[in-house]
Amino acid sequence: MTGISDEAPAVTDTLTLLSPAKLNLFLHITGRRPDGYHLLETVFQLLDYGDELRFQRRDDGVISLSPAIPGVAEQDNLIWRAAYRLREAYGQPEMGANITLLKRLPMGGGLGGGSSNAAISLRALNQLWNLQCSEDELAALGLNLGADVPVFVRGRTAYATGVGEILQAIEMPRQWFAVLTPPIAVPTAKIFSDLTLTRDTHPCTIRALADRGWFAQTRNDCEPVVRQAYPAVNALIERMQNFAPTRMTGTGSSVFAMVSSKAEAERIVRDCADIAQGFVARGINHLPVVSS
Ligand SMILES: C[C@@](CO)(OP(=O)(O)O)[C@H](O)COP(=O)(O)OP(=O)(O)OC[C@H]1O[C@@H](n2ccc(N)nc2=O)[C@H](O)[C@@H]1O
Ligand SMILES: Nc1ncnc2c1ncn2[C@@H]1O[C@H](COP(=O)(O)OP(=O)(O)O)[C@@H](O)[C@H]1O
Repeated sequence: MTGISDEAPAVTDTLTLLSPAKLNLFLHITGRRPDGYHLLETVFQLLDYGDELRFQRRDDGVISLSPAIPGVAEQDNLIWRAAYRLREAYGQPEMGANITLLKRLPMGGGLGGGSSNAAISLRALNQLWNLQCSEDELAALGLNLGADVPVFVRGRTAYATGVGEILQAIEMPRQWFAVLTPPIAVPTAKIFSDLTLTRDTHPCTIRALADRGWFAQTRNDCEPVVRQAYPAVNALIERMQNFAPTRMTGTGSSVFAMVSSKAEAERIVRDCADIAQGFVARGINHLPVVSS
């Protein structure tokens, strides 16, 4: 599975792309908007692991998606919604596609799989339908689908503020990660409405992240709330901390440990297999460009 910049023919009607996971390397809640949404400060770290999406152009206006995701109606699937929004805003009724999804990422685990699927669909169909939308146009369309969509549209590991939509690309060291998900889902809304959630963390600024000690100077403000409410997450963090610096991503339930080799990451995944499912991934700073 690769980007297509090197190997695609000049005119293509099929694309197979990685739809990567993200980690929130830290998550500071710095305030609230008047509408109640929380203001964040985070680094979205893109990973070299994720779902796979295959797009085949068709010219009869049909957009088909398979296989269906159990529990997600087609019209709620972010891939389908992204495709329709894009065609509605910039396309023609005869534009269509067969889209195939190989789902590897757990859903609702804070790994951004749905948002990533939406963004990769916008990027791919923009090309297959030859719409020539700018990255800004796709990111704006994506933001309407979810706060985490724009970072995947831009395809760069990024420092983010606002609700995650104000992005500044950042180059992080290409760290290895063990990423583990316990068999529970954490509803984002429940965590953001918790009365004990810290909502006034001082932003650390992008410059502080160049410091080698950035991990110790940052945190995930949602982590104490989730650990308190979900013993499975708490137990997983306690186990992983024995091996390496460990933190929850997003509002959970997934947890990552940061290590310097693939072998160390594999060992952590193995040693936690009785309480969580996991994978090994390496950080990437940018996705391959989608261009023909
Ligand atoms: C906090 C992050 C970090 O990546 O969590 P994960 O979803 O990845 O775990 C995301 O920005 C999540 O963004 P998004 O995916 O759009 O959130 P949703 O599930 O739509 O949010 C559900 C509810 O949580 C609250 N919410 C969400 C995001 C935010 N910045 N402030 C909020 O107060 C709102 O009440 C919202 O209606
Ligand atoms: N293509 C998709 N992949 C994953 N989830 C999707 C998709 N379309 C809609 N969803 C919905 O979005 C929710 C959030 O999924 P996801 O982005 O994977 O998790 P998170 O926001 O916790 O990182 C899922 O629980 C599911 O109901």
